[in-house]
Amino acid sequence: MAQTQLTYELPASLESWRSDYNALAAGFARIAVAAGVVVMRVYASGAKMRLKADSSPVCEADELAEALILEELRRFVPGIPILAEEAAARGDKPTLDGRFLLVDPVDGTKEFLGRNGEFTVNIALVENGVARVGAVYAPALNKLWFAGDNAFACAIEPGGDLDLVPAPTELRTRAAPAGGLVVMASRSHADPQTEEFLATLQIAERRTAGSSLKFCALAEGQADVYPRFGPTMEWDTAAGDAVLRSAGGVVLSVEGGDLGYGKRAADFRNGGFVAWGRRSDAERLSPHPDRRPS
Ligand SMILES: Nc1ncnc2c1ncn2[C@@H]1O[C@H](COP(=O)(O)O)[C@@H](OP(=O)(O)O)[C@H]1O
Ligand SMILES: [Mg+2]
Repeated sequence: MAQTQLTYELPASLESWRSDYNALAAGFARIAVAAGVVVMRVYASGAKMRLKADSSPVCEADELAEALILEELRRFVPGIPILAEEAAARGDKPTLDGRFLLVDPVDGTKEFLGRNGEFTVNIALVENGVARVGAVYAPALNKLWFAGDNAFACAIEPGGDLDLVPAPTELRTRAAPAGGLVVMASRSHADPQTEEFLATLQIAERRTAGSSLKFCALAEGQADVYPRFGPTMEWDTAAGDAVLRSAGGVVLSVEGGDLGYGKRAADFRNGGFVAWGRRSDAERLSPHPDRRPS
């Protein structure tokens, strides 16, 4: 349950960026930061794990944090259908229309259980298949990213008040440096297709990170490309996708089009994708000319 009444206004320091999407992003950010308290309480007490039907790990933190997030989202944006990871695991997948919410209460459960801090709370709004608004919060790292029309990041502790953050930084991706790309890759899930893809690029450095933090590194202009050919679910990527796109990046399916959200026939599984800091770099550097963005 929420400890304090949350407000959903833009922080005063972002007043000049007032837009409906930025205000939604600030609301999602506040909910994610509140959920961070629950997640960190379980983290501190030593999480108990069990395996879900698909053999992926889940612990008490996922379920408690999701309950808080769903309650707050229903208050904040009533009537918008919500597809959330743990509810979906129980078979609760509501009818979705053009506008819906995606929630992953703890993305990077392996990192959570491995106690390396690289896990995130993720909340996103999808409109017509596009991740339009998102908040990603890493409670063990005290770091928040949120985006609507613009993308922002700030340091904030679990349960912290967004209004007390002096001024969140506005994010902008960088153009790929001439000396080679910085690549983000999953810490826990490697696959041969990713290696094949990377072999076609001039790489200066390769970094690994758990969860949606990889999208955030691109959004901050600290890295250039994040290829992912192994499986992910829509709730793993939507918030990070929104942050990256609002900062100037793109997430492209392996065919070169949008990743697309609301893929019920695929049980909300994503196909392979490549996230880039800049569309112009995707166009210039994508190894398959027939799969370059149209
Ligand atoms: N075999 C598989 N099937 C479906 N999703 C998988 C998977 N292996 C990894 N993932 C997804 O990858 C996410 C972790 O990403 P990363 O490797 O970048 O940290 C997991 O999120 P959860 O930790 O929320 O379950 C999970 O959804
Ligand atoms: Mg996840």
